[in-house]
Amino acid sequence: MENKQNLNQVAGELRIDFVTGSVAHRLRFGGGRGQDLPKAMGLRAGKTPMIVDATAGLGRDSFLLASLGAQVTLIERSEKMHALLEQGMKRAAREGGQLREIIGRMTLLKGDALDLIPELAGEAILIDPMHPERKNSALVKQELRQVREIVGSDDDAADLVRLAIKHARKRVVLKWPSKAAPLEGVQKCSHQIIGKTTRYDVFMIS
Ligand SMILES: C[S@@+](CC[C@H](N)C(=O)[O-])C[C@H]1O[C@@H](n2cnc3c(N)ncnc32)[C@H](O)[C@@H]1O
Repeated sequence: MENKQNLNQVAGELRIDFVTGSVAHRLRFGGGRGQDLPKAMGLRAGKTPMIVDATAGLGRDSFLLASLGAQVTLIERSEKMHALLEQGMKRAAREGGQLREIIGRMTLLKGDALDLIPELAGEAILIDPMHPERKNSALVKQELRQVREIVGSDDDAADLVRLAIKHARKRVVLKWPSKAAPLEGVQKCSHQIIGKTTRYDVFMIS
């Protein structure tokens, strides 16, 4: 939950940066559509679905998908995260060139995906709620810890997956830790793409 004290302590440090660092590195040297996330979302040669990222957070997943040509609508309900993301996107767009083009494919909405998903009729919906807590010292994990300080835990994640399955046109993808049990209260997925630390539970809409 948004906690004023934590916001002041943490928000000053957390900065969303698409221009330098790991996101920019992945843009230059990443594995294209063969990576687990684009594969899970249904990007392949000649096919680029319209994507709704229901849990925008740091915008990394959306940025990757937009860098591969997808139009992405991002939804973020935390005021603070939304503001940080908006600033990060503006800074990246100001760089011009490829960064401006990628950001141009990203549309950021403020609100709860539980309210917005029914209106959006997304072709492929990505859901990456805050994961169960783990101890890990890597930089990315540190940023996610900062996000947790701001947003708390996403206890309504199962509601969001169920709602997305009702409204998606083609597929819903839940990003979840590889070894974690399936999200309780959600139907069995159609298939999984399992990486070292992260897996994608894919729910195909028939
Ligand atoms: C783990 S982070 C997502 C990280 C993101 N995939 C990335 O690549 O940076 C989860 C984010 O989703 C947001 N969120 C969770 N449930 C939401 C909902 N129902 N509507 C909008 N935002 C939501 C949280 O506020 C948090 O910022």
